[in-house]
Amino acid sequence: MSPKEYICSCFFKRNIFLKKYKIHVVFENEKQFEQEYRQNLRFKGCTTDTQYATVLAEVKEEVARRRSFHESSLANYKDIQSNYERLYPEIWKLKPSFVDPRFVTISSDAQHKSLDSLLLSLVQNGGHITESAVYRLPVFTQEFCQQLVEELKQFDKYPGNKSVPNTMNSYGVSLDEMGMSDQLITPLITDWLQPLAKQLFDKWVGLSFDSYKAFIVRYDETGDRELSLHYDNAEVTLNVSLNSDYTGGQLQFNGIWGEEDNTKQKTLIGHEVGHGILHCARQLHSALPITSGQRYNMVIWMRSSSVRNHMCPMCGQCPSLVAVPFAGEGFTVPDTQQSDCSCL
Ligand SMILES: O=C(O)CCC(=O)C(=O)O
Ligand SMILES: [Fe+2]
Repeated sequence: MSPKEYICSCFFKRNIFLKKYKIHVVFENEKQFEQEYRQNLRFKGCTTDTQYATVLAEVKEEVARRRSFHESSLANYKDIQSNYERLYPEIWKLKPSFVDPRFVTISSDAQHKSLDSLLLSLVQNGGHITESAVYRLPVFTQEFCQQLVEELKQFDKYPGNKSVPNTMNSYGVSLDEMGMSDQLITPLITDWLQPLAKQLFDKWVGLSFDSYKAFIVRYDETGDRELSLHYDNAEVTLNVSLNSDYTGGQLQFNGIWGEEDNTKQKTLIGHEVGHGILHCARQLHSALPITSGQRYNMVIWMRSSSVRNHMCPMCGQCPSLVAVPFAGEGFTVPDTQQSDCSCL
């Protein structure tokens, strides 16, 4: 963890997702918002003044949530560390027995073999490769996944304040805030994921993954049912399926954000318990609706400051840095140039 954490100031106004109308919007002020979106929203079914007022209130509420997010997330983290009683304390610290032995083999092959040999090893060890550079591979054992889901269900009953997992999912939990990340996710990345990602997504790993955001998404018929097309605020994403008692919910991948024809190719990939889908975070993706049951997935957005310091993926510009006390976005400032933007 870096001593100081930073976000890009675009977090306070851009990429505000309107679930009902399935669009991302920018909010600077009411006038700009009306000029930019009122007409478009009408086309999407937001026709009456009351409906528009509801949208405006929702957007303002989201902006207010984001303004206080980092402070409240830190307060939640502290409260949870002091007061939440863990169901399975032993699963909060990574042990080799939690990971599927095939994952260890694949990751070790990533460090010692050519890309071709790695891809062969991936397939021979239960992995799946798609034509659009999206990979699925065994990561955790079924037993670990089951215990984790039970822990999550216990945590769900904890009455303290909790943040939503990200700006699009309303159900689930931030593992960073829950306190699970440092001893469970950090070693998973350092020991196994980073070497693998380095071979498969070299340009996105840059120097190294030096931070991440880890969370759980939960879908069922009464909460979030699906996830609209988006890309992640990360360089490389791992999305691990934790249970199987549901139907639907496959992920659909399109092209890379910012590249031409990014809606052309579409790849559908299903979940398998314990298996993780590894993809370039800028690859556009969506989750199909759940049709029964409840789906839990662990998502890790791995970040590399050497890549993102040059461009914030969320606004496409040189990040305009704001220091935050918790839950930064992985940007860094070199010690010698505290006030410089690295892309100047
Ligand atoms: O629903 C899923 O499993 C995908 C979640 C996802 O894409 C995200 O949280 O960034
Ligand atoms: Fe995503």
